[in-house]
Amino acid sequence: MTLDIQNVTKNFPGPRQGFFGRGEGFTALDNVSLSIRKGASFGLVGESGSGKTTLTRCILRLETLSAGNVLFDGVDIHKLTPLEMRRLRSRLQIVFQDPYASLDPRMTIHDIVAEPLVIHGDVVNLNARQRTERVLELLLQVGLRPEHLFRYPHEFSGGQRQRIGIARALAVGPEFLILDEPTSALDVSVQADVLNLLHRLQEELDLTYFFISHDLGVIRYICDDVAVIYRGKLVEQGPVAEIFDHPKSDYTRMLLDAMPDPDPDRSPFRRKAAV
Ligand SMILES: Nc1ncnc2c1ncn2[C@@H]1O[C@H](COP(=O)(O)OP(=O)(O)OP(=O)(O)O)[C@@H](O)[C@H]1O
Repeated sequence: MTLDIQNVTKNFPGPRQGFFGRGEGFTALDNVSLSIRKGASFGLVGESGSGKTTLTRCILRLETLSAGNVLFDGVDIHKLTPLEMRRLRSRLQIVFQDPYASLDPRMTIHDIVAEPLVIHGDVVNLNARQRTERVLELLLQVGLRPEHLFRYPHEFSGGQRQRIGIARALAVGPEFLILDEPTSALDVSVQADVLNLLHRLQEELDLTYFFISHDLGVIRYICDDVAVIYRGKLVEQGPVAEIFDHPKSDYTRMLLDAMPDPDPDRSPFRRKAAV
């Protein structure tokens, strides 16, 4: 599944000002274009408020566009009928940032992971027993165990909850995953485990990733290509190695300078200690 975002602009109207209409609006996305090829892992990086969530919402058709097009396999999603959109949504799933907020605390893990199979019942068409088998298969795939099946989210750690969120996103066999800061809410020690899992799943299941993060280290680890967004505009995009080694924009350079260096020999603390 390929995704082409073509010249997408999103304006939000300003607050209503008195009798005569609205105040100045706000451009959250300004002429954004990018292409994600099948099987790629494409990163979108930018600071808070740069427009990352708005772009995701435009891709999922949760926002109307002020201008531009969003094409999946060449088909403009904003022109699909509601039924066609629902069918497309089974091929396109999202993993959210906060595994604490995104799982219903009153539902068992079985019901949480099985829910998309019920919602997309016309596409997957499994009976109750087959659904449970599928949920078990998914739990094992993301590194959880059969005995977790009838437990509740509060019984799991942050990393395990994110694995549940990933199992849920994979339930209907999507081709394309939007990963919206999937490791930002996790302890550093479990971030790497979840990233390794995502990497393995991508290879095993031939998935395409749109990976949103403010963390350049995470993008460098998992993505092939990256686009940098600043105040609603893409300031540059290209292969990760090229952008990291030869950034063209001052903004990207600034993000890279602010990135902690994982090499302990180059750590400023180490250098200070050596003096
Ligand atoms: N419904 C809305 N009405 C008005 N302005 C909005 C609306 N939604 C978003 N914005 C504005 O658009 C800009 C981009 O917001 P967005 O949430 O897309 O940023 P973000 O990069 O996802 O930030 P974060 O990393 O904090 O989630 C922000 O200035 C935000 O205030």
